[in-house]
Amino acid sequence: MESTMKEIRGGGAPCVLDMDDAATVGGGVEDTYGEDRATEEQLVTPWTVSVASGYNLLRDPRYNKGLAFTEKERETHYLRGLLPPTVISQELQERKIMHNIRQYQLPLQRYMAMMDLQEGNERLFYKLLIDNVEELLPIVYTPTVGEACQKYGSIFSRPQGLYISLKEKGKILEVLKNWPERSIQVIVVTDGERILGLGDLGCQGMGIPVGKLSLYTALGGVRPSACLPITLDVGTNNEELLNDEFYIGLRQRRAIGQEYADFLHEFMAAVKQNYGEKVLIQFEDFANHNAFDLLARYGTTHLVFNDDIQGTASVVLAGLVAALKLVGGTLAEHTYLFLGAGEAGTGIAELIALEMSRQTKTPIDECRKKIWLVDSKGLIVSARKESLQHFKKPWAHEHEHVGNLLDAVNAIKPTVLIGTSGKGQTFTQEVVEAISSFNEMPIILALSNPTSQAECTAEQAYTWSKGRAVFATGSPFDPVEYNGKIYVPGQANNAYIFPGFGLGVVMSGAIRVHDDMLLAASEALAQQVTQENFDKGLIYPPFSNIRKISAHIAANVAAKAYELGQPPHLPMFSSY
Ligand SMILES: O=C([O-])CC(=O)C(=O)O
Ligand SMILES: [Mg+2]
Repeated sequence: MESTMKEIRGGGAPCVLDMDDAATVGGGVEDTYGEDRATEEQLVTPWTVSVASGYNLLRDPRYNKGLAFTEKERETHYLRGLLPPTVISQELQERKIMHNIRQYQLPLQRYMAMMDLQEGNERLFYKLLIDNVEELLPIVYTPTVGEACQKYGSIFSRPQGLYISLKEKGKILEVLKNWPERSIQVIVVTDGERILGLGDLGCQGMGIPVGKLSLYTALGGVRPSACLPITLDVGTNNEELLNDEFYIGLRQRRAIGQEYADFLHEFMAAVKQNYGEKVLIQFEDFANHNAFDLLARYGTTHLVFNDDIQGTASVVLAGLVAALKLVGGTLAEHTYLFLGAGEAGTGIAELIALEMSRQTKTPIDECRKKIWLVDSKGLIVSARKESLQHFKKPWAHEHEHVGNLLDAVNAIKPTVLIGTSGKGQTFTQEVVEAISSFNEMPIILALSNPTSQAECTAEQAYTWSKGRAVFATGSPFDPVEYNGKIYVPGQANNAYIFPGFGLGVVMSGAIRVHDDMLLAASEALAQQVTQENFDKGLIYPPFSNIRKISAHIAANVAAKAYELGQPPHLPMFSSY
């Protein structure tokens, strides 16, 4: 059967390109991505005949290969004369682009060059990103993507992703149908209200879904055509943007309350109607006051995943489990103090408590008591319970009032200190010295993004702890030399988790995300930390290995999904 399909594709669909590796549709009848809809009755996928050729082909980022089009392809696809005569390999193209990118001094210029490439030659963009992941991740992703969002209006040239604004209310399904791809597997959606630790960037938050989905492909192997970045523009309360002549979004204050809920509801219903229930919807960078409610409301009806709550939790739990190999003790034997009680803080705290509860067979309420959170009003204690937002209430333990982080560190004596407040420079010298005074090896995680919002720098953490901290950050930091020794901080970023997690979810056909799947992802990541990594003080494996790591995570997540009886069907292995 497969050979028949190949012959038909080769002979009957004149404009399907002769791409190397697995670029052409490879699945045969009803392939995984649904792009090849040929059936045994109708042997040719109806729309393959409309793939561009000639001039339009060069302007189609999905199929354009630039100077790498072979002589044969130039002949077949009416490209003669449209390209200079030289034919170069993709390897040479890669070397040239990397050379050019390295000439740029500013990270934002590098970001713009990468976005141009993505919009001009998608295959080359991903090849470059895969082959140079450690160098390019900080460009297309955190931290540079944060600056790009702040300046999105000024640097905007070609639109990426789908913008759905309040103007489209009542017509969201029609807007989804304007997107050229039909077989979507993963949507990353933001409303731009809490972009990294940078706050409300309104419609300019689009950089985040675009960046996250680039990683779904480069790190996780989900094909680009199956990824859909979406920004919901419900207005912005950012005065600077509202007055910025280059701002690209609606010039009105944010919709709230029922208007917001109705708009989100229409969006969620339209997604399910258009793409079915196996499309993964990843919520990204929503404000706390909406993020928890959206996850609770749609967690039972849709395949939803909040990266800031659940992805961050999974990556941090993996880092902690790995850190225990360096520091000793079990999860339950440690005491945790968080600065920041929002999505990341409470999400991580809850997953640690869940894992602790599984390990010790103790009720989760008991396990929560090992975990303390500080917010802008001080330590979260039971006397504050009435006035707390609902997601903070489980963390209100018996304790007298403590007004600030330093006092909380001295009162609680944590072994693990985790920063998730989105505010930079809050792990002061006094704080780091205090936790280092009663721990031989304090675990310190400065998770807020981007770099400017990190609770402390790597250099500060190692210097103030006299080289004793087991340290990781959300944004990348260079290795630090302290007292003649090199310390390499790990990057506790959800990029380790979501591409593999999402891949596992969609390939298993799961229709709901379950906490056990997050634990499975976390466990798979922790297993990937090698002795060599530990010897360098690292609690995460290097990103250079990320595709293998993501595949491992995906397999563990899919296995868990099957174990939970989640996917409606077990995988089918076709006989051809
Ligand atoms: O995007 C990142 O680097 C991590 C993340 O989700 C956030 O900080 O909101
Ligand atoms: Mg995020």
